Amino acid sequence: MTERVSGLQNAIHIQDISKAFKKKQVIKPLSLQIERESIYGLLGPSGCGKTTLIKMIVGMMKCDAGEITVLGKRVPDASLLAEIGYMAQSDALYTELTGRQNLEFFAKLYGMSKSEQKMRIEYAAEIVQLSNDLDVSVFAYSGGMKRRLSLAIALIQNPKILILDEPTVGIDPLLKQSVWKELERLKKEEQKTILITTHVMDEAERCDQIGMLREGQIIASGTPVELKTQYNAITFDEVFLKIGGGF
Ligand SMILES: Nc1ncnc2c1ncn2[C@@H]1O[C@H](COP(=O)(O)OP(=O)(O)OP(=O)(O)O)[C@@H](O)[C@H]1O
Repeated sequence: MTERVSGLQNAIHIQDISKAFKKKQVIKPLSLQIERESIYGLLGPSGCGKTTLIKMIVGMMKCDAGEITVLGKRVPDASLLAEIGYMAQSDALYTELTGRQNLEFFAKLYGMSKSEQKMRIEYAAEIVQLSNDLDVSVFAYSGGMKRRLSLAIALIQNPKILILDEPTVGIDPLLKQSVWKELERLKKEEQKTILITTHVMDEAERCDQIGMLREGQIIASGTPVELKTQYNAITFDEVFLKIGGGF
């Protein structure tokens, strides 16, 4: 009963999920709760299972055991597609189309009216500073511009939950700051819940909660301050080193 209630209160509720590829156990039985209106940072070394975990939350991959509830609905649920803005690690873009046409394609998928499309495209392009490049074909975009367009696509339908897999890789420090300001604004003013994976320590410090994943298990979790206190560390880099390095 308690689990069901907390499953409704949390934006994301993960109960004892596991996943293996052939004989390799990539996610060990893992439980995790992500509160509504918070930024949750998932950290861990390459290959520890971050993307696998995210794909199961988004409903793109089935877990072998356990259950995932998003906004009170058990995954997979088609109605969640519009509620989750997902930015994958590798860009899934139509390179022969312009940035604007890519955004229009996704806006149409979500059934937006013409005026709504225009408004959301303007907003999303401005956030990632692509407004002046929207009519250029994506094949002429740099790697960083493609990442920014992918982030704009994740924002396009005004989802309640943003799930962003290393969104700031290849983005310059100034734009990174403004992306983070917008994520914090979205949380505070628009009550969004954000799950983000990162390798960058100053980004980890900006999250409300952190989960450190290693070999498919959460080995430490808490607020950045709690983790620093627990590991008697002054900086977040130190927390990682004390947990055993390798991040
Ligand atoms: N479809 C798949 N088939 C087989 N093995 C897979 C598959 N997807 C992921 N893996 C394996 O599962 C493990 C975890 O991969 P995952 O992509 O989740 O890691 P990650 O933490 O996101 O890594 P990175 O930070 O490098 O992106 C890796 O050993 C990977 O090779």
